[in-house]
Amino acid sequence: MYLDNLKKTGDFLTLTRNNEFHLPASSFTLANGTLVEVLDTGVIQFTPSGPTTKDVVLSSAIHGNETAPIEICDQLIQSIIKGELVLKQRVLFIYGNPKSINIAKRFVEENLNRLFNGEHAKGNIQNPERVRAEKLEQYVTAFFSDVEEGRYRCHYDLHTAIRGSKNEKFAVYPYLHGKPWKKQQLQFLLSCGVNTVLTMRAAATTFSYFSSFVFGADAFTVELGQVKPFGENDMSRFAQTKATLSALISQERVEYKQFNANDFELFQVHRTINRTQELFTFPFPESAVNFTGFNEGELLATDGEVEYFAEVDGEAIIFPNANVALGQRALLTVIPMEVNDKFI
Ligand SMILES: O=C(O)CCC(=O)N[C@@H](CCC(=O)O)C(=O)O
Ligand SMILES: [Zn+2]
Repeated sequence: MYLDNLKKTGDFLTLTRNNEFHLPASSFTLANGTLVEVLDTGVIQFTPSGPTTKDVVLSSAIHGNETAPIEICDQLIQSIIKGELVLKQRVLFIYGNPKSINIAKRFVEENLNRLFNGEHAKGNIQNPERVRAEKLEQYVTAFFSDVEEGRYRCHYDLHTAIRGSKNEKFAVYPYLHGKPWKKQQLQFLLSCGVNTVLTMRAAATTFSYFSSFVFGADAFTVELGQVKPFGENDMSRFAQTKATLSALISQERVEYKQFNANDFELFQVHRTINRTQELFTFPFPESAVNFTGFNEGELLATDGEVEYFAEVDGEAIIFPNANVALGQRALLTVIPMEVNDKFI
């Protein structure tokens, strides 16, 4: 049975990588009273013995080649199992796509982060990512629902970006359907070393949107830097993030710095450009980084016969990817945004 080794090493990542699609559920209790429940491969839940007020989901490897967040979560999980980090809050850790970690690719057959909010069930398509998206929705649903109503919920879905970025770390605030954005969440992100936030203007099929929309969780996609293979991440660049996540789960209450709008660079999505044709190109090189701004009238992308030009000065590119599946987002553009009365 795998538990003996897990109890000794805390190495849930290797266990996950050795079981790409399934791991029988099992559980044990740490000397400090925390209940450890392995729910599946890549899915491990921790419940402290004492009272808790927060239900925290920390996911990584929704894209398998985004290794820095995987290493952060690996370190946190090992510290918890070894009894070095004592929890005060319920936590669910998720390694999203174990097989894609092993093949060091963004996904195996289909982008997992386009399959949430029920998208996995649409069409007559079967593949490992669709199966996994459905299961991950079920684990998150159970995690948030198996406790009394009214508790605090959050979900940080940790990623790294394919391209370099002018603003190395940034977060995507899913569309809130008119609900206010939270300054306290910006303070949390700032404490993680993330001072740049993009606000989305439409529903999505991402994991963070699912938790935000369905469970009212404070949920974000958090981009922590650029994709690198295991062993090539400078973990000192993630020290603030790791320390802030540790505090979130190991303290009853965390105080963040007082809100100051000048600490942040906020952007709102200006538009989403989807790839609809085989021939889809960008006029800029692979080396063009996220947040590169364009002047009004400059070419941003060509989709078959259709050319997209910048509509306003400073329209900046995010996540340009000409290789996405047809119908999917190939580019987001953003423009600066001020803190206003929609922030509470
Ligand atoms: O760098 C890229 O092109 C993609 C990095 C990444 O995986 N980003 C997420 C953002 C999800 C969101 O919009 O909240 C994704 O594309 O899935
Ligand atoms: Zn990603």
